[in-house]
Amino acid sequence: MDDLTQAKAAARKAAFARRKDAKSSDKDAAAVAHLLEVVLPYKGRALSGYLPIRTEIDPVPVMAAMAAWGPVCVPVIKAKGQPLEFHRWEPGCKMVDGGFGTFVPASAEVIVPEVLIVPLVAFDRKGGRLGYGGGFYDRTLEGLRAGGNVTAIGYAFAAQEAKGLPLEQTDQPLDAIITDEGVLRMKNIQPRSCA
Ligand SMILES: Nc1nc2c(c(=O)[nH]1)N(C=O)[C@@H](CNc1ccc(C(=O)N[C@@H](CCC(=O)O)C(=O)O)cc1)CN2
Ligand SMILES: Nc1ncnc2c1ncn2[C@@H]1O[C@H](COP(=O)(O)OP(=O)(O)OP(=O)(O)O)[C@@H](O)[C@H]1O
Repeated sequence: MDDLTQAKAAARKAAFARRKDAKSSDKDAAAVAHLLEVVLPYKGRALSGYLPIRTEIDPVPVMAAMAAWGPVCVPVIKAKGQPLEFHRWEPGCKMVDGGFGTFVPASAEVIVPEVLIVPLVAFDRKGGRLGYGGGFYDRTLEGLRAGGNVTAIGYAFAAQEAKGLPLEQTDQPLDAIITDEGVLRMKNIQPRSCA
């Protein structure tokens, strides 16, 4: 293992432990209010969320609210080393095993998200992000960004912040990070239009 990979593994392990300690319904609820405030201006746009696994912070209440206005989707793993695909999700829709401990919608309607609520293990104040180490979101954001304007919103407990993450060329930065403590904006992510 090279030094960077080793440093990433150590940062991931430490943040995992902090995330586990932070996980609580009070913090989930506090963060939902901040997340809703940031995504509401994008109502009607294609939005991706995720169904929480392990001790991830839960964005489902926000996804359910946004589904009243526009398409909401969740990530689906196609294969190792490939970008994620996103399939339409609706509150209460039938889910099936998607591998890697995930559940995915039984009906596979592909959506290309413009705004993404991105799960993570660790973040830093500059928008750096570490996930589970598959490079899935990195490849996905790279592809989506090459195709146009997308907004990537990291969602995490404040305790998942790291002082400065070991990052590499392929790591895609976040445009904002929402936590139970508030909103960190890396760029102006106001909508082009709300019409
Ligand atoms: N809620 C949620 N859904 C998601 C993601 C996510 O981060 N959160 N993903 C974001 O990409 C994808 C799932 N990615 C995952 C990648 C690795 C592992 C995982 O458990 N890895 C093992 C090693 C597995 C192996 O290599 O065989 C591990 O970390 O111990 C889980 C999910 C799609 N859906
Ligand atoms: N766009 C890309 N093209 C090729 N390789 C990539 C790309 N993005 C990431 N990788 C590779 O994938 C591997 C895992 O990346 P990394 O450790 O950054 O994952 P992660 O950000 O923690 O995971 P994820 O994005 O799935 O949440 C690394 O070896 C990285 O170099």
